[in-house]
Amino acid sequence: MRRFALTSLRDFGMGKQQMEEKIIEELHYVTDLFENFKGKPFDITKGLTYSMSNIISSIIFGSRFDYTDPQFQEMVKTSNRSTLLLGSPGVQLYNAFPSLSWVFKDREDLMESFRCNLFQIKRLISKLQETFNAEDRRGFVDSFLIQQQKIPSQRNSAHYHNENLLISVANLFLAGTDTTATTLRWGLLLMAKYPDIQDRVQEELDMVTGGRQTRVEDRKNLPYTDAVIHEIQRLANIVPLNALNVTRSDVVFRGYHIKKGTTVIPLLTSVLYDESEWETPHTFNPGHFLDDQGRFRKRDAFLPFSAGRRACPGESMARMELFLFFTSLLQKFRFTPPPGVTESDLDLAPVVGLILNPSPHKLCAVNRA
Ligand code: HEM
Repeated sequence: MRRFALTSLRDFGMGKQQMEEKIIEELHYVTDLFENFKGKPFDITKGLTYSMSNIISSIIFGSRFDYTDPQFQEMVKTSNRSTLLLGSPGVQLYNAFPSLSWVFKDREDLMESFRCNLFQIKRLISKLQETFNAEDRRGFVDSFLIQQQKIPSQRNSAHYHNENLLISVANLFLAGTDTTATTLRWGLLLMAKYPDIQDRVQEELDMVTGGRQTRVEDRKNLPYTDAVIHEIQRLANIVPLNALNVTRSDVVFRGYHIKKGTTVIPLLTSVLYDESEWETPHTFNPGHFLDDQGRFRKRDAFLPFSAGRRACPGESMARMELFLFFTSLLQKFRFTPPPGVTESDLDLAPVVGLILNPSPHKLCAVNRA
């Protein structure tokens, strides 16, 4: 899928506070969903994926979907499928040997899945175009249409043409769903595996917030929780291969001459697990992000969102989602392995793909009230 040029939250046409409200609104739905399992074991994937899809949907389209809406379920399913196929061996091999495209069925399936994604999204954009009112901006799509309307020639410009609208929405939906949902799955799995760490997070949360809804501004008063969230992202390393980038000019890097047009794969694993940067690179250790006074400390090698001009444009939104979801879910629930499964039975081996997922598992979300 083609890439496009978004650079910050502002490009989504939404302020930080508005975004925080959207995230908190969605939290209530997922909390109810978890509550319905009444502490019995269940797979948390669907709830987290639907909620993350809904946050990005309400930012793009201006409204959320009901979790039982078949059109929404289909869209999330197709988007998951595209992500899976993007990491499949066939597609990886195709990227290396494009002339052999006919050999790799995964690539054909991926193209079909993209077509399906684009069809579903085109239908939603058309509906928004029919009811478009420049005075009442509902989301990213409307912001884009307003730009097109302001300067009609923009419709054919490098950025504001209809195809870019379609591809941008598809990219945002794809990139904004599985990434955060998978990170949260890792986070809750790690909390169930390391109950002592979960205890410390819950103690800090109870002490600082007294059980009220957490807000982004609480982060500075929750250094241990903040360190745990960073360590979850570091160890989960969900995008190990990063995205492919291409040099736009000849580059000399550490004595190597890289020609213009060379495909570069800046492996994020190489920094997130760098033995010269991290005290225990392969172990879950929130201490990586704490100084000896227990204060949060930034680390230069923490680059799960990549770096440079093409770094993830959703970073600040993703960080907000992770913080608000992780803290709110841990305020409300204690996450444990299912009865009969011990903490050490919980497997941290990832399922290999473009995004590294935890192996299928179930957890119990026991209400702490
Ligand atoms: C934990 C969550 C996330 C992680 C770890 C993550 C990580 C990344 C990485 C590593 C890249 C490639 C950067 C590069 O090429 O150097 C990327 C690209 C991208 N991300 Fe994220 N991301 C996350 C969440 C999000 C969210 C929530 C959104 C949407 C709001 C988003 C939108 C995008 C887009 C659109 C791109 C492609 C940018 C381009 O074409 O240059 N991401 N992300």
